[in-house]
Amino acid sequence: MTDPLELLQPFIEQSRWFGGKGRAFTLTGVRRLGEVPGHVADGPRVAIDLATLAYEDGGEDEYYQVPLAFYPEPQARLEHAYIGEWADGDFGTSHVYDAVHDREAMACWLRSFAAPPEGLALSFHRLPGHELDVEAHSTLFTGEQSNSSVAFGEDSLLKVFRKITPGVNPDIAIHDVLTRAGSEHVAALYGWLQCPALRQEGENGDAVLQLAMLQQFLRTATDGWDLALASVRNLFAEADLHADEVGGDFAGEAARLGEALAETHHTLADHFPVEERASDDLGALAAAMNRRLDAALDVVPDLAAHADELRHVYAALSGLPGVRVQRIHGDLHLGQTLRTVRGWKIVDFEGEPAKPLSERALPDSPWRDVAGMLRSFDYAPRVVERTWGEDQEGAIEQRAYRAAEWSTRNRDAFLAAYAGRDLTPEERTLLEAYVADKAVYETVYETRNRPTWVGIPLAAVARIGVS
Ligand SMILES: Nc1ncnc2c1ncn2[C@@H]1O[C@H](COP(=O)(O)OP(=O)(O)O)[C@@H](O)[C@H]1O
Ligand SMILES: O=P(O)(O)O[C@H]1O[C@H](CO)[C@@H](O[C@H]2O[C@H](CO)[C@@H](O)[C@H](O)[C@H]2O)[C@H](O)[C@H]1O
Repeated sequence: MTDPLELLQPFIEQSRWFGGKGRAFTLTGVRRLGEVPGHVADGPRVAIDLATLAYEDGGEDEYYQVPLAFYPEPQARLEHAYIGEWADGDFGTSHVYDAVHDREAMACWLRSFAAPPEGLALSFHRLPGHELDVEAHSTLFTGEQSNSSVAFGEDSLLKVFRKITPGVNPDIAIHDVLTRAGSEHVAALYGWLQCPALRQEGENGDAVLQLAMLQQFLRTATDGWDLALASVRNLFAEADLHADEVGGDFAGEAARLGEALAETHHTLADHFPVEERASDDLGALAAAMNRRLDAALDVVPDLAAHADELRHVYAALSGLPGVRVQRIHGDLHLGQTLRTVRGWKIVDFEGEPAKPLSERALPDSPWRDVAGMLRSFDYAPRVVERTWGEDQEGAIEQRAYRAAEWSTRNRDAFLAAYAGRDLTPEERTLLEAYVADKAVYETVYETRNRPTWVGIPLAAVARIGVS
């Protein structure tokens, strides 16, 4: 029998959703947030614990959610999700499993959403308009995710947030507003789970922990990133044809994606505050971009060769008359888009994972999202290019040429459809700065997460100011 702290430390460390990889930490506490009701005979007791992580590098403590399934006997079918055996104050000595892998445990969650119990610490909230299929079996999504997503048949999808920050979760807040507004470009929100945040005496701050979001399962969805890669491969396979001549041309989809983003921005502007920022604020924006570059230079020394050019692009912001800011997506790229038979949907409104929650909800320029998409249209062909395999020198040059052609064609189609007109010189200056800022962010992201890909954003940084 082991202490939960000792059991959960390696479990968290090894989980793919753990965002602090590479940083040494100690688990300093595990707090029971509540029991998920709906226990049935022979089924597990299901509870949600919150683990507190203290980092040795002195960074702020972080909280991670661990939904657990407690069984009196070992469960062979759940061996892959076994955490350990512990003496639990509420459930007695139990064999404990990661609940998101367990159909029996997730059925308790679903039943709780279908008929939200009252008076418990865990409160299940629902939006009207959709009756849940409580018979649907759960399946855990695999893949590189920072949260855990569980599909209930083809009816609903539960996103269990892993890293928990006290306060309103932007993904829930934005889905709530866009769903109630009837937006066609998000999966409808069905509900969410929250509980009160325990506050120390004298401590201020938001008094809620938002733990999970239940939404429409997009049955017919294909990932926008996968579609883009397929289109590039199509082009590369047809060495003699141009991007507009091959069957898998993506420009029509890129344009529809531009329209979907424009409509989403309009709906967000209608329902969240919009502010006009004066010229002075653009100086502050340039300063923030310069600070991000300073920090990036410590992580990616190769950026130094391009620092002057980048600072020049940011300095141009100070000459602009002002900027309109509003609620935006904040971390938009092709991997956050899904093509369904009913058009494009945008997912994951959590914002940039590296930013504190309080910053992510601040109004920002919609051009930041546009810049994110433009960067993604650059990434897709470069990723295919680097994985296409060994070949003759001439063919490699040909592919580099085609990669640039694909990228330009789709960026232009997306931008034209987004704006519906030519951009003003001021808008171009703003967009160029956001694109540069995003590419700098990506050099850090790739260095930390996929070092062999860092050449993609570095090459983009090197092109800045050249064209
Ligand atoms: N409503 C949905 N229906 C079907 N699949 C979805 C839905 N929302 C997201 N997905 C899929 O789940 C993946 C992860 O979702 P996302 O919200 O980006 O999670 P994370 O924050 O963990 O990265 C997406 O790339 C997408 O393929
Ligand atoms: O999806 P997340 O919110 O976790 O975003 C992070 O990871 C993304 C990679 O999955 C990263 O996106 C970068 O790589 C994409 C290709 O994999 C590319 O399409 C994007 O343009 C590029 O920025 C994102 O930056 C990061 O925040």
